[in-house]
Amino acid sequence: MAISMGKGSVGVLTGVFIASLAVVVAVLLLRTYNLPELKVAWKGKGAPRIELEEDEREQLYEALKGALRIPTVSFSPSEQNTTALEEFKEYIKSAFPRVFNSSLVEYELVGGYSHLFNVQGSDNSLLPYMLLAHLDVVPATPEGWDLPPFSGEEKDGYIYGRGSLDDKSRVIGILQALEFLFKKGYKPRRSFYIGLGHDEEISGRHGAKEIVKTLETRNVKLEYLLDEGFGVLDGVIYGTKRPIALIGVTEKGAITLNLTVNSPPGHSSMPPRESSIGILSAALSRLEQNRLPNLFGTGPEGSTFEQLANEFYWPLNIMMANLWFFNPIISRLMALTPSGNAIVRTTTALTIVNGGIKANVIPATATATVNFRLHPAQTVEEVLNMVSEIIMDERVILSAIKAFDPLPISPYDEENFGYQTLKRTITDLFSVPVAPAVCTVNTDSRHFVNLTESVYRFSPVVMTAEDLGRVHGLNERISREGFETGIQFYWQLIQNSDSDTVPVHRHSEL
Ligand SMILES: CCCCCCCC/C=C\CCCCCCCC(=O)N[C@@H](CC(N)=O)C(=O)O
Ligand SMILES: [Zn+2]
Ligand SMILES: [Zn+2]
Repeated sequence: MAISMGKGSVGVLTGVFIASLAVVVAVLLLRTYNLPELKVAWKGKGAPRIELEEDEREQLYEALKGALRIPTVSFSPSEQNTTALEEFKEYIKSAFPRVFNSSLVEYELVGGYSHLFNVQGSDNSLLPYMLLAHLDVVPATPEGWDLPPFSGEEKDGYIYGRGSLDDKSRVIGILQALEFLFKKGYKPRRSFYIGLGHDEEISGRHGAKEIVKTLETRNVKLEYLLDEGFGVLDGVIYGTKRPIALIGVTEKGAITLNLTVNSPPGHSSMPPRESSIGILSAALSRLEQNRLPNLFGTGPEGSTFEQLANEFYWPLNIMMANLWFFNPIISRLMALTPSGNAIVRTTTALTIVNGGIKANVIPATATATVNFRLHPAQTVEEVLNMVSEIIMDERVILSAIKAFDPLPISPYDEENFGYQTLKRTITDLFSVPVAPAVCTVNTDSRHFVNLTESVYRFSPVVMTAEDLGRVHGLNERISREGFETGIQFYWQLIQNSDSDTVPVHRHSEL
């Protein structure tokens, strides 16, 4: 049946179309101009800045350098440098005498090499909080480094060494801030714990997990917990006007999946039509080619970009403020880079492959390991089902050797003491916008979810994209200034946490 329309109907339809377009544009603009103001001023004074003497300044750099010289390497889940872990124990005792000798501090060793400090506050009605860091590092050989990775040497204002970013600078930074606070006569009002794990790089099973068990037997509940995270990102998020602090309010889940294919072994002169290596390779290729779905906006990552909308250049600012409309474009754009892709979906990384022993032998077995990092909107069960459907080959035996769901989303509303205290301390020190974010890597903090719903991940340092590449990479280093600012952060955070009220901010020009 043909549909005919008179001139009048076309005019009406055009009018309706133009009016709808005008409404959409008006809504987009209105939402853009109503964006939350990120320049915040806080009611009441925050903790004053630390004033350091020149010798104290030198002392803090030396404390870090000494720690970097101890190779506390976690090589594999079953191999750690225990001699170095022993040495580290003695090292921190001698570097921070006030912390270890204070009558306000109860210290204990957990799991052999992890450290737990309970700093007694004067007001027992306030729930304690906890600062977490780890002293183990990933391996490093001197090849490709400008300065040897375990020398703690300095060049052009940067202290080099494995652990200078991840995570010895925070271990030393937290202890140094407390050492200085005790030196100035500080007595906390709110009690707090410091936990220093010794096996974070290999899952935290004997370190962080044992610390949790110890605290659970004492029925400890925490007001909030702070662990490592991405920090203040400078030029890392495409299209932003200035550095931005991201507080990790959740972290992705993970699955480590082993794939095994068995087939009859034999002489390579008479190969079967399909070998174990061929079947496995095809399965791996299907996994890499068929990425898991783009879920941008179904987890807290939507809040990150909506809260930061004002910080993007035009036209990204309008797009970020109106994800309800622009989600399809933004999600596709984000998936173009590895770091953006890690935010929008469960990622699939082929990490280990093994098969074959000799050039003229058809192997009986081929194996591979695939590491998935789960988007907050997915579960282990869902991902494993999707993976089976993608592989679609019963000859490939799947076995998950490690699997956990994405971590719960910690509160980041205006009433939350931990989030707002962190936000206040960050804005006072770095004067940058702060937003909640998904942490795409895993940390020891994931073991603490039964002790508090308020688990945050943030490292107090400005990081460029190049700096991020140094974490677990070559020439890991921290600037003198960056390290001192980090200590300043813990100095202020510890004092700000003494408050019994949630920091209140008003939206205004600073
Ligand atoms: C005085 C303080 C100075 C502060 C300097 C801190 C600089 C830190 C900057 C960035 C750190 C980036 C955080 C990286 C976390 C990496 C966590 C990680 O690799 N986790 C592993 C192991 C695991 N726990 O599962 C992973 O595979 O995800
Ligand atoms: Zn780390
Ligand atoms: Zn690490």
